[in-house]
Amino acid sequence: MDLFVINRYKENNEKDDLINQETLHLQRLKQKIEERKKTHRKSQINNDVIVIKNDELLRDSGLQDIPAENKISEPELKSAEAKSNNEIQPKRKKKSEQVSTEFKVLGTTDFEKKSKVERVLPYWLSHAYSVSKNLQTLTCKVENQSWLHNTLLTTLTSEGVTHFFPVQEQVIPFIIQQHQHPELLRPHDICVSAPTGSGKTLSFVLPIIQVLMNEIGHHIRALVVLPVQELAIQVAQVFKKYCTNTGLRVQLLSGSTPLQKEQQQIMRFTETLKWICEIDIIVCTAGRLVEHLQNTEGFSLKNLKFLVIDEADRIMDNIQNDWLYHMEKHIKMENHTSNKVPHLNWVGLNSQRSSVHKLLFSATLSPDPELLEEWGLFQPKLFSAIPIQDHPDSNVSKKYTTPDELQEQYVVCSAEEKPLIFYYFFAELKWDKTLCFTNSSQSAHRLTVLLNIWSKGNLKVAELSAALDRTSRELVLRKFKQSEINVIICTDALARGIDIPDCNYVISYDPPRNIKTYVHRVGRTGRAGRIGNAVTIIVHNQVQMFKDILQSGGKSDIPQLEMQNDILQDLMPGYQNAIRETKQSIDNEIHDKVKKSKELKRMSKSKPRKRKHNENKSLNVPMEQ
Ligand SMILES: Nc1ncnc2c1ncn2[C@@H]1O[C@H](COP(=O)(O)OP(=O)(O)OP(=O)(O)O)[C@@H](O)[C@H]1O
Repeated sequence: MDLFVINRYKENNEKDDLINQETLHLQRLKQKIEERKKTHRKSQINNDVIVIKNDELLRDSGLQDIPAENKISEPELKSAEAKSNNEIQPKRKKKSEQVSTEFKVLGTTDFEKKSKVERVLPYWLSHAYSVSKNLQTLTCKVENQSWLHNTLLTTLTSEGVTHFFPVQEQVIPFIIQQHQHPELLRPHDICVSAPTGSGKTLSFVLPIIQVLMNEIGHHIRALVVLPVQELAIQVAQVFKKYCTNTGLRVQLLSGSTPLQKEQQQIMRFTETLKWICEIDIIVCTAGRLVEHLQNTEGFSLKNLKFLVIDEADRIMDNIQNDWLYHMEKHIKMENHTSNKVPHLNWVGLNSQRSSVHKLLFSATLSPDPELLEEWGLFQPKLFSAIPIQDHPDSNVSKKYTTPDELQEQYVVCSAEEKPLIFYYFFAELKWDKTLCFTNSSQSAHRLTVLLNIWSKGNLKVAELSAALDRTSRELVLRKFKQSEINVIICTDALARGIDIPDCNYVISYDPPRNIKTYVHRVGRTGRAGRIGNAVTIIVHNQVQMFKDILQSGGKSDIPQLEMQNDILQDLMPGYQNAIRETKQSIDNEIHDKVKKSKELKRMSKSKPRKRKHNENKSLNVPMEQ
């Protein structure tokens, strides 16, 4: 009985305890809900709802451990939750709004592993027409090309061109063929990436002449844009040579002549036709082109058929790189004003479209889709000497190639040994016809003076830099071609495109700053299938930098030229004398310059400037007609 009583008492007692416990938990639960509501109100910035799950609450409150029959009933909990939710409800957002705020539940593990994105080139870049680099076994005889116009064949033969180089063999017929299609079929634009000295110039000169010589008109029909004056002069000369007996007229617009004179050379005013252009092919620098677009009355590119951009990668880096924008704007504006009411017929559509055939050339043209995008090419085709398919994983945009005939080396020394090694090439190894690159005009000048003094006039050394005017630069190049000068010391102004036949050696006295400069520098020798040698002189702490530069272009290591110390020691006394004299000579030059400028200043102060009789009138003189 005792036991029964005790049991009953215990049971009641336990039940009471449980009920108390339940109430306590319910209170805690409500308190928790209240607390959460408060914190929620505080963090109303995002108006997000804190949804508290029953199970979570139960777990939190410890009610899960209570036997099932003693748990708080589900409806009771629901009503408590509903009560709390009712107050929160107005702030609840629609599902779509919740998504837009991108509510992120912290602590969840729904992170997905991002799949690796493969570099995929557009089809035309990954499937280039392969161009051979082999200039030793030429198979494409010029006289066997039935498509070639007789006039061009005659000029080629007189120039001693018997075989086409690989790039010419592929590109020339392709361009000509594109212009044999019916008018409405727009030709494929092309990009050509072939080594230095592989004959890219004739690859666009010949097809342009052949296509244009069949048409007659007073319009600019081909525009060739180059980055620097020297290159423009060189390309204009090639055009002029091959335009012999074709009736086509070529004009160079490069800033080498005053703008007004150039305007008179290209435009003519007639009563009936107003402004007409006397020229078919314009070869120009980007900067001068913009000047003509903005200042030359009647200068029109409406009938442009070919747009050639040589050294295309360089021209986009150019300071005048918005020339393309100006040119396209000009063409668009002209089309717009001349066709105010476009007709919806064959002729109307044909006159509306801009079908300028774009041809891009360079030895370092990166197959980089983003860069090439800027040219707005139409269904382009790539001709490349770089085997792109062989390197699907590699960063092909950084790969450049040099001619097979070019032997590249580098020599490592201390800064003091640099001039000794440099002199050693001429004095001991008897190198002739050498181009030497430095990184500044001052350094080019100092080296020229040093070498002339040191060799006591036996070596004919000349400098070629931006410090010289155009006539002096042309004279130096002419003398070098005629072997009256053995060594030209220059800056990178001459690194690109300049074709100096018979240049046997290239020395980089200062290492190049990047891979493109390297490729173009060394490419001044080993041209057109001839053997060439290039040496880069680097001091000890530049070795890694130089290797990195080579690697960035996908070039394998080049051999190192070992120098014997005793040979350099023998040259030391001569060098020490020469450097003293050089210093003296440069000091004298500076002294003379300062004296001259002082005299000029004094003269300008003492003499009041005479005003020309017709000076005022000469301002804003209309162009001679
Ligand atoms: N088919 C050919 N046969 C013989 N010589 C040629 C032929 N084609 C071009 N040449 C000569 O090869 C030299 C190099 O040609 P070109 O200047 O066109 O090279 P390039 O590829 O434009 O070089 P770069 O990239 O340095 O500008 C020139 O002297 C040119 O006269």
